[in-house]
Amino acid sequence: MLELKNISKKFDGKVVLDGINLEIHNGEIVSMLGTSGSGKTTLLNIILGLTAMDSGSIIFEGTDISKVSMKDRGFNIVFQDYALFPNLNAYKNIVYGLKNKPDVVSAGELDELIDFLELRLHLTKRIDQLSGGQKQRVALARTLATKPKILLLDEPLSALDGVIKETIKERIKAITKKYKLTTIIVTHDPEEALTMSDKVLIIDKGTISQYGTPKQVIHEPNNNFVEEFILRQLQIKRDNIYQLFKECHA
Ligand SMILES: Nc1ncnc2c1ncn2[C@@H]1O[C@H](COP(=O)(O)OP(=O)(O)OP(=O)(O)O)[C@@H](O)[C@H]1O
Repeated sequence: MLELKNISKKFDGKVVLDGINLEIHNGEIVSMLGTSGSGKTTLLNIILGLTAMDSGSIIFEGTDISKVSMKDRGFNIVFQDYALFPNLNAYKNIVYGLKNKPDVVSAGELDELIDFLELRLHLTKRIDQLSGGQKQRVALARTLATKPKILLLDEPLSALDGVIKETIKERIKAITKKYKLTTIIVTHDPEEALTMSDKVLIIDKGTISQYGTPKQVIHEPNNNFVEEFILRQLQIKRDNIYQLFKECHA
């Protein structure tokens, strides 16, 4: 289990996170959802060990890892822009993180990962020869190959469009469930958060507005913010689609 205890962070004197308390159980997919600037990425980077918190602690499997370096925490992230190396082909990108620890994954496991993400036909391609969805899968394979204890995803679907988005969404869900991998996703899209996750953490101005299952968020919104920001957006989306269908069939 990952426990965040009373985490606070200021940037230039401005409070960005204010006393965050949270428990994430092993194998859960948790989405962090909030408006732009609410502190989602800062919290993700604090968990990763990339950003230092001002106060609070992080406990993983009962051990305080607050002062453990990013490398030794053993978590890993897929960045929003994928951060692939343009001078290496897809395969070399995937195995890049294994340079210093080649024994972490067996050849068989790596093969399975490549097939599961349907990358076999693209392994020798340069990064600029890949589509957005293929780049995303290469980035995911590169991170998963290091067998992270926790998988962190920063806006994993924001650069993808419609159909590809749905495919990648299902793939992420399937792979994290297959490997029973605790996964934390940052997103600003309520639909994405509610359809991908076991639990949704709604952050508003650096504090937790609600933490619950998608069902709880939809049926028992904690406050006006959840109702207005999250549910209203979904309603507008649904109404627009209904309206479009009505017009098409008129
Ligand atoms: N390194 C930094 N130095 C100064 N201020 C920062 C730094 N990183 C983040 N901030 C500020 O902290 C606040 C929260 O930023 P953060 O990136 O965590 O928000 P977010 O919820 O992820 O937003 P978005 O959805 O737009 O990415 C913002 O006001 C941002 O300007």
